[in-house]
Amino acid sequence: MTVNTTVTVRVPAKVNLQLAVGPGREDGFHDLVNVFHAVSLFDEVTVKEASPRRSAPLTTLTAEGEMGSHLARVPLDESNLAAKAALAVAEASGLGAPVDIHLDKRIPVAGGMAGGSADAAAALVACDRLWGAGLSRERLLEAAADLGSDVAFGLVGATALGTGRGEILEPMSSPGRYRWVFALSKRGLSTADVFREYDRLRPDAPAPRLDPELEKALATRDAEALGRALSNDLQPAALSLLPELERTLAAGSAAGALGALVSGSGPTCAFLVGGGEDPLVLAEREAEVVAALNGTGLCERVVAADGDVPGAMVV
Ligand SMILES: C[C@@](CO)(OP(=O)(O)O)[C@H](O)COP(=O)(O)OP(=O)(O)OC[C@H]1O[C@@H](n2ccc(N)nc2=O)[C@H](O)[C@@H]1O
Ligand SMILES: Nc1ncnc2c1ncn2[C@@H]1O[C@H](COP(=O)(O)OP(=O)(O)O)[C@@H](O)[C@H]1O
Repeated sequence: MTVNTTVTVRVPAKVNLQLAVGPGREDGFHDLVNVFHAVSLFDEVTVKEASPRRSAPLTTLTAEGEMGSHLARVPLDESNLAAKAALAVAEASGLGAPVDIHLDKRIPVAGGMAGGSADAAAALVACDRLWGAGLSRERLLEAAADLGSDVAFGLVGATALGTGRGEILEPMSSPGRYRWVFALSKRGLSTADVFREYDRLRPDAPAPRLDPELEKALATRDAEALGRALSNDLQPAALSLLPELERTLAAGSAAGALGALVSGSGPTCAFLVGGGEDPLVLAEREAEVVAALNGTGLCERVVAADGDVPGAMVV
């Protein structure tokens, strides 16, 4: 039998097609109706057996990526979500030996695309495989939910409805394939700060509900209807903390995007370019949106991606 000494897992970013946010709960979280959609912007997490001479700590971390200053915001100690995930697998399985974890990051950090959560999902899968733990899908999903509201989605990918604080998932019918452009901000936003600002702006928030127009647009692969149905209750809070995002959204919309919104708690802005059209029409629209966003001078980077794609996968 071959024993793996290194496992690499590829895991996608997410955009929220609808993010409806209820009032604050006693535990500090908010009930959500969170329509997750996985897109082809990937982090890769490699977990490697440490030298046999090392008996502790359980994890050491390194990170690389194209995002310059963004990488400085990734903690390389036990507070990293990937390190916490490794510990969770060790505790759940009673197995686990020291590992070196390497993060190859393409997902923007603190960008509202669940990069840290994605790394945690990837590390759960990688450590389970490396240590031969054989944890069930249910046990991995449970460990994911303990690590953060968005982590379970990193395991399942595709398009899914998240309720509770976002961790209770059910798949949604979404047979279409969509093209997206993402404007990565030079700044980051803290998820907790954005929820706090939401509470200030919306003290009377109603219970969240799934938008039937969004469900219908997805089920019928109607990209124009999907563009109209995109919505994010956290957007006013993100714009309040970072008003320049308004100009980014306006630039992409004016250039022909079918829909534009802040992704999750932001500050990444997402633009639906289309789906199912003539590839030339799509490419032309994408080029116009990308050029307009680059022209604002507000973006760290502008990237295109497809959705949906599967969740964490061993490569
Ligand atoms: C807003 C969303 C939308 O998908 O994504 P991001 O923008 O962070 O990517 C998520 O709900 C973020 O999930 P995640 O980033 O895992 O957050 P967590 O670690 O669980 O929580 C961080 C903090 O966000 C707030 N929080 C998070 C989730 C939730 N349902 N209600 C909340 O109020 C709480 O203040 C919590 O302390
Ligand atoms: N593996 C990780 N990658 C990125 N950030 C991480 C990671 N682990 C912990 N963090 C912390 O989580 C914060 C939120 O990061 P991230 O998940 O990228 O953003 P968001 O919650 O907006 O989607 C970062 O500022 C960082 O301090």
